[in-house]
Amino acid sequence: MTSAALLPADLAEALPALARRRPLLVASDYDGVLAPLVGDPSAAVPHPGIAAALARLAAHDGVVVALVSGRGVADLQAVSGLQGPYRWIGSHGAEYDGPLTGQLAARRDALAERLAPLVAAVPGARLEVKPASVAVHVRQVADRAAAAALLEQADAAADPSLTKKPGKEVLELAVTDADKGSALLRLRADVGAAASVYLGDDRTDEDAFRALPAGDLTVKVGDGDTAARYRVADPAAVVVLLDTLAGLLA
Ligand SMILES: O=P(O)(O)OC[C@H]1O[C@H](O[C@H]2O[C@H](CO)[C@@H](O)[C@H](O)[C@H]2O)[C@H](O)[C@@H](O)[C@@H]1O
Repeated sequence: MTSAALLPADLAEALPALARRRPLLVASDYDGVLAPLVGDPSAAVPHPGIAAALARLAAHDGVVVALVSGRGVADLQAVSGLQGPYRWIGSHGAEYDGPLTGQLAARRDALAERLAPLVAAVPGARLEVKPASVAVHVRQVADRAAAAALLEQADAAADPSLTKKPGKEVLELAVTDADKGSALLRLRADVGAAASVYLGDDRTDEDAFRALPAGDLTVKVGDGDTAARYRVADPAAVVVLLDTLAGLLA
């Protein structure tokens, strides 16, 4: 069986035409797509084969590889260990041209101070302070009712100036209104892409799926409602997809 045969038939059929387009933008979310979801956000490493597949893609003329994450760029680079000639877009698009200026930090820190006692009261909950947001994680909260209640409390603590970004076992409150849809459109224009691919697994990725033009290849990883055109099961299938595309570029 060829690796392409491991992909859903509709997706395998769409790849050859996409592979002929240049410039081609290949963009992906990180957690849940390139790396399996795990309890500790600092332990989310790429699935085997991801680093090599991204490097293969980026080695082709006219192909731009981008990592588009809710994480801050520095965190994404450190946790993933990925290295290459990639575009790095972090904080759901707020970090586009480099690190954010310090002016957002005061609002973010005040928010973190408000949320800290709520999180500390729930065993297993985690507060993640990021460049443009604060995330309340409940993946490791054993008491599921307490997890749901904490997310509701965090939601209620958000004033209207904050942007709520619910995700998998997490609620983020952001001090910017950046979203992955706007970031992908900006990136697509910067690259002058004739076509693009975007892979994502979570609610914040739906902004990108909805924003990209119909001819682009949008791929939801995992279960759940989606605006993406195609679907694969998990990060292992993402390796097959990226490798298949790299093979078609050659
Ligand atoms: O946009 P992404 O690259 O998918 O980042 C989204 C969030 O990912 C991280 O949280 C998620 O992954 C963790 C590690 O697997 C998991 O423990 C957590 O439950 C998930 O929500 C990261 O910690 C967040 O900062 C990102 O926004």
